[in-house]
Amino acid sequence: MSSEPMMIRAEGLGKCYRVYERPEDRLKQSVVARWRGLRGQPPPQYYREFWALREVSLELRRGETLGIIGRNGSGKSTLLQMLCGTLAPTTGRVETGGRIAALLELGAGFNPEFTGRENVYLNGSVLGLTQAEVDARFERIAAFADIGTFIDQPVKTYSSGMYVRLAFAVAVNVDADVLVVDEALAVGDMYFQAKCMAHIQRLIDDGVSLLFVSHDVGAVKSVCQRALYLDRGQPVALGETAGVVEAYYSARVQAERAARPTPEAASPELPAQDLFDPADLEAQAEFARRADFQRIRNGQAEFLDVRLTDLDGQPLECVEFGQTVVLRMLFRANQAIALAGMAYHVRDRTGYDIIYSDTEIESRPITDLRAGQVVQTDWRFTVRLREGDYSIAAMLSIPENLEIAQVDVCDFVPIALAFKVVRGETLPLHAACHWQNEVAHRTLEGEA
Ligand SMILES: Nc1ncnc2c1ncn2[C@@H]1O[C@H](COP(=O)(O)OP(=O)(O)OP(=O)(O)O)[C@@H](O)[C@H]1O
Repeated sequence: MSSEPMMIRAEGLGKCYRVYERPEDRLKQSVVARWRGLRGQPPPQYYREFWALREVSLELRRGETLGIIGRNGSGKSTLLQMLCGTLAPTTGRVETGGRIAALLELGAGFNPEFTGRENVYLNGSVLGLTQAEVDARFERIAAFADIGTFIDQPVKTYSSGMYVRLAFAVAVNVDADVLVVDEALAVGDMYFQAKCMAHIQRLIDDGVSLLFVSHDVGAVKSVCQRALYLDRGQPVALGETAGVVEAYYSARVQAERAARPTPEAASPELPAQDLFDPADLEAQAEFARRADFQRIRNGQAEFLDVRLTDLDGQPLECVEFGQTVVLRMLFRANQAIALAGMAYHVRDRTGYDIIYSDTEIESRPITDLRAGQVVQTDWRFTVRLREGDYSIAAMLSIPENLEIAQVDVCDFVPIALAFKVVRGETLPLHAACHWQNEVAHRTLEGEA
């Protein structure tokens, strides 16, 4: 358990809304309830209860980062608002320590009639800064927002992009102990988003705690050590981000599958074909054990083995930076399949996707498979990743609508294998990965 000071502690948080079918029911509820109350009669109920969130408990200590993921309407914003104190919980309680700067959904936090400048001062005072403290920060905030003379216009005249620029500039410049970001960044342009993410990373490095809600699970993975997965208001998983994200993806794939007609059950006795080397059976059993973690199969086709080898076919666990390797995938179609897709993700130790490719991107479709057919697919590539630990997720699917990337997932193995990259004889790498560059210099002035 961390000894860092507690920034936010929530226990048994829940939020119940009263939902009225018709507007007049709301009026009836207040009038009739009061009237009956005066007569000592039990109040009527013209509404139904809807629990937007139930039983959420969590802790956030100094310097910790927690992402909140879940589908639309799962309760993420409701939770953040209760943690920030802008929404009263129905059950449970929240304790906070330190200054919390929140970047909630668009519209929250600013008075639309005030100018940007006035809102900066207003926000600063809400967060406990004195006028002199806001004065000292104002130029930095305006420069970060970069909205020019709009700073002296009422914010109701702002585009959503300008609005979020100013809101973000304030939130990250008020020396907060906790930064709460709810999806707001999705509004800004890509460059501003990148600037914000870099800034958030710097604040985290300086010990600021972060609560982060985003539909971009990749962004959550890259900035958050831990994550909470909410489903229909219930906490499903809370823990280290990579595991929580896998649980979220697994549930989504299962839900999508449940929404479609059940595929015909595969025959488990289908014989392996001649491509299948019987000597590999032991390796395949070992793969099946390794691949078991949160694996999802629908029986239409399945991986028998996934391994990383050198160019001589020798299995590898350690790859040198710059080494060319082969990712070998063996799978069996358990029924006839006209068109199958295969994909792999290379993920770093936090579960963040570094590299992805599939047979569609590479224009190498797998077609006309017979039931029982075993196929070996080799991906050959040169590894130019920073030294560290990586895993490979593998997916087999049947495309349904490629235009909207809709596929029926036959086999999804979140951790098909793990490998290490060690530094070769080349230079150390300063970023996650490297591609080959062609570099040209040309002297434009002062030529000899
Ligand atoms: N004032 C309200 N009255 C009734 N129901 C509400 C109210 N506010 C939110 N809800 C409902 O509570 C549930 C959770 O909403 P919330 O906005 O927290 O979800 P979310 O996970 O943030 O969704 P999204 O990803 O779409 O922003 C939703 O079903 C929403 O319709």
